[in-house]
Amino acid sequence: MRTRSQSERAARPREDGPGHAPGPMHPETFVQAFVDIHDVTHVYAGAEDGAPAVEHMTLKVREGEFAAIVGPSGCGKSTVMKLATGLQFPAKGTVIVGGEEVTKPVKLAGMAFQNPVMLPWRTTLDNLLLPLEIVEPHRSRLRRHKAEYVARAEHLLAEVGLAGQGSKFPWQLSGGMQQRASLCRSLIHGPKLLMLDEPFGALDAFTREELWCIIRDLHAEQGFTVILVTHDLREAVFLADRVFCMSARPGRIIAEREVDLPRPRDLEVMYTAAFTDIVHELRGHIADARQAA
Ligand SMILES: Nc1ncnc2c1ncn2[C@@H]1O[C@H](COP(=O)(O)OP(=O)(O)OP(=O)(O)O)[C@@H](O)[C@H]1O
Repeated sequence: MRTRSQSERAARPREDGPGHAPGPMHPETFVQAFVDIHDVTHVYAGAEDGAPAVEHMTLKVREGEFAAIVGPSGCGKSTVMKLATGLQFPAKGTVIVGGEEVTKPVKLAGMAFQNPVMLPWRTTLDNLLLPLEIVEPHRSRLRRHKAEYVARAEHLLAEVGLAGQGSKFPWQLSGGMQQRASLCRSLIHGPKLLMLDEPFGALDAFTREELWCIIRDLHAEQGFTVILVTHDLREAVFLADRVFCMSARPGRIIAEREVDLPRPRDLEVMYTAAFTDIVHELRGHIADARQAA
């Protein structure tokens, strides 16, 4: 069961204020954004041509929402992730997460990437505990409350189908298992925001679908906000409440699509006309963006 239904969210009072302008497509239902990227332009210090990676980028994601970002290659999708987690800061515009302007790495976020990057000399369980050695207040509590954290790690491993695998080293796990473990690691500190940058991209089709169901269930159960960057339109439509399409570089949002397919969604939904219609519509936006480049 979802912790907060869409209707409950829509019923919450609007809190429009500076940095909380209503979304462009659904102003009548938009409530306070949890991730609020407002008119952002970002230029990488190392950019040879000095051109921005994103320009006039505005993106608002509600608390508890599952948002997906799609767009042509190099349009700035990963840059949006870096801006929302405080790994990069905009030249212009504002980034607000959980009501606070982002001026340093965002502690309430967890991240998972295409490459799980597990430390080979640590067991899977010790890889899961790694963020706790860095992020306060866990860092100070870890030594005295280790058993509590280990129990949480083992619970997460069981939830993704890796019960009893914590003592194995990452190189003893398959790619799909490593990606499951990486998901657990991104959730170990109980983040309110989960940022997923193509985490399923390197997996075979069946393993990818298994992972979709795992993240679907974790989101439904724990109610965190998700931003997923993906090239896979079916993945975006299967998982997301809303899909945002970006233009070619410099990236900005050119379209957003509410995915009004009922939840919980079964993999079978991908064979329905309603699902295909949405994928088709999004494909049109990406094709237009590529042509305009
Ligand atoms: N550290 C950096 N220094 C300079 N330019 C960068 C840096 N990181 C990214 N860029 C450039 O910024 C633009 C956007 O990159 P970004 O990785 O955000 O795009 P993306 O949409 O995630 O790409 P892809 O779909 O290929 O993964 C690209 O043109 C890229 O070359």
